[in-house]
Amino acid sequence: MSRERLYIFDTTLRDGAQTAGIEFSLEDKIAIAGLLEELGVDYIEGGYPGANPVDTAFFETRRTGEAVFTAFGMTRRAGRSAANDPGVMGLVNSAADAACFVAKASDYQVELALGATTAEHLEGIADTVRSAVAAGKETLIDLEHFFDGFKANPAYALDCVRTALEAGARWVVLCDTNGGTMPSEVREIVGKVLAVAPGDRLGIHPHDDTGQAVANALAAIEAGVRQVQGTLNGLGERCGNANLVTLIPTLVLKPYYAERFVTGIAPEKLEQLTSISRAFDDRLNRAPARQAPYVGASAFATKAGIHASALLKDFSTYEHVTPESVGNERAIMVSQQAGRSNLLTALARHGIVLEKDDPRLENLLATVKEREACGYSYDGADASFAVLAHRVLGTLPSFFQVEHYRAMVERRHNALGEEVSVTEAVVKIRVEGELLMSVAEGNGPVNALDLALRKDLGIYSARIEDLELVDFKVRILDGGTGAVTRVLVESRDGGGERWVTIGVSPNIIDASFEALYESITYKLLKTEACADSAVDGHANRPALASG
Ligand SMILES: CC(=O)SCCNC(=O)CCNC(=O)[C@H](O)C(C)(C)COP(=O)(O)OP(=O)(O)OC[C@H]1O[C@@H](n2cnc3c(N)ncnc32)[C@H](O)[C@@H]1OP(=O)(O)O
Ligand SMILES: CC(=O)C(=O)O
Repeated sequence: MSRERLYIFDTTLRDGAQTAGIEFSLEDKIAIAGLLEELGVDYIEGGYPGANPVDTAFFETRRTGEAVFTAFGMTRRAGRSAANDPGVMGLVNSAADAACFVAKASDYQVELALGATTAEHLEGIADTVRSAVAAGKETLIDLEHFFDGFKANPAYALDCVRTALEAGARWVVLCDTNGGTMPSEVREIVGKVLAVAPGDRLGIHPHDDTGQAVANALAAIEAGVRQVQGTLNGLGERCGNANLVTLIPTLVLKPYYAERFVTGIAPEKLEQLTSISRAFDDRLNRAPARQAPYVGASAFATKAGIHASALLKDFSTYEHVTPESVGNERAIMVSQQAGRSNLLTALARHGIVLEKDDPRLENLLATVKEREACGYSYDGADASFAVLAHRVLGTLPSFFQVEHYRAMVERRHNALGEEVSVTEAVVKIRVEGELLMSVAEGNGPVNALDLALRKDLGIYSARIEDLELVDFKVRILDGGTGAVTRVLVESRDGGGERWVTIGVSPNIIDASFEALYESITYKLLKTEACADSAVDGHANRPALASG
């Protein structure tokens, strides 16, 4: 079967910029365009030249990548010619390869929002498209409110499509602007549009207000459109746009689509999808969504013992595609839902190989389940699981013992009468029989304890020099100030490895100290020459064995 070309149009830098709480700087735009070029989308809509200084500056630079660099704007304003409309001319004279103009396909919206007649608006569409085409721009028309407009007045909505195409638009994009259209309606309405326009000149721009933007994009493709618009990680106005990070692998990997269509994105490119999606979140300074389809940390993770047992026999028992195909990783986790299969996999990840009938496995499983019942959660704290496993298996070296620690917070007036907060911590540890005491000030008790604990580890100090804390999360379990506190600490080292440790206690400082202690212990385990294979080696319980 010969495959039809599907074009991927990215609007992260335009509709994505309309997301509440998101403001792109010029540097952000340049970096995000780089990610999109790496992925291989066909069109990059960079923003609206003339609407704000960042977008104007962005369009002063011509992008050299393969994607069609597209400027967004609106059709000429009522009462002016396109040539006399600075907005239209801003796009026409920009460094963009293509110009995408928004127009309204709903007669009600034209009359109400634009204060124009439907005939004037059709003339505006035609005039604008002709000006851009004459200037050599590939021209697109985004028909706002297309589906709602079509339901109310199909003849006018179709007139807009016809007018844009006859004026020379390369693409007419059907927008589900309010995001309320159902996939069955999209399929039916696109079918009717095909009577006046060929599918290879039609696009779809769905919004996610009913959680169906991707489903609507697929419905439109199945019905006949050949351009699909969306954004990285589903950014966009209100609930967002169609998530290209979900849509692209579906189009490339799922046989129904892969047999019928070809996109500009080769299957090998998808192996970068997870890292591109996460690099984008990094730039937005937000945590990646764990449950994101294909690329989330949980997308190929399983906690359930029954699933883990089957997965280890054949991964396809619980995976719809392989994690490698989208650059993600499989994770078989340890928790209250786990069985021995989960444990064996998690242990192997830390270089510990046991037989399934090893009696120590039952003991470790029971310990994990008991501790999870008290508030620990090992599926998000794999480094603490490694420390616990070594402890229960009797293979944890006795690096250092904590004899005592104290944290003090004082709020007082200084000599100038100003209110100041002073935080200090003292940690006393024993390393190879030698007592070491460290004192540190911090911007809070946990910071002070962290600094004091790491200040002097005697013979181990050099091994933790590159250890850095990057995140600290506190969760109160069961509510109230007397409740149990769970602390998660994320650390990283010079090699770029990141790990999470956990502490649980009714006292937030104790919980934090436990998580800090485990982070250092994990780092020492990592750097312990024979720790990874020493399941049967020397073993002492650490002094701060908790729980
Ligand atoms: C569905 C979508 O996502 S469309 C994209 C929406 N994105 C944005 O609006 C972000 C960028 N926008 C902006 O920065 C500003 O709105 C600007 C610079 C474009 C315009 O700002 P202003 O001139 O102050 O106008 P304002 O934003 O208040 O109103 C929009 C104007 O455009 C007119 N307009 C809206 N759509 C169209 C259209 N398709 N064709 C012609 N005129 C239009 C409106 O009638 C209104 O005109 P009025 O000022 O005479 O009432
Ligand atoms: C054009 C656009 O972003 C919309 O109609 O949603």
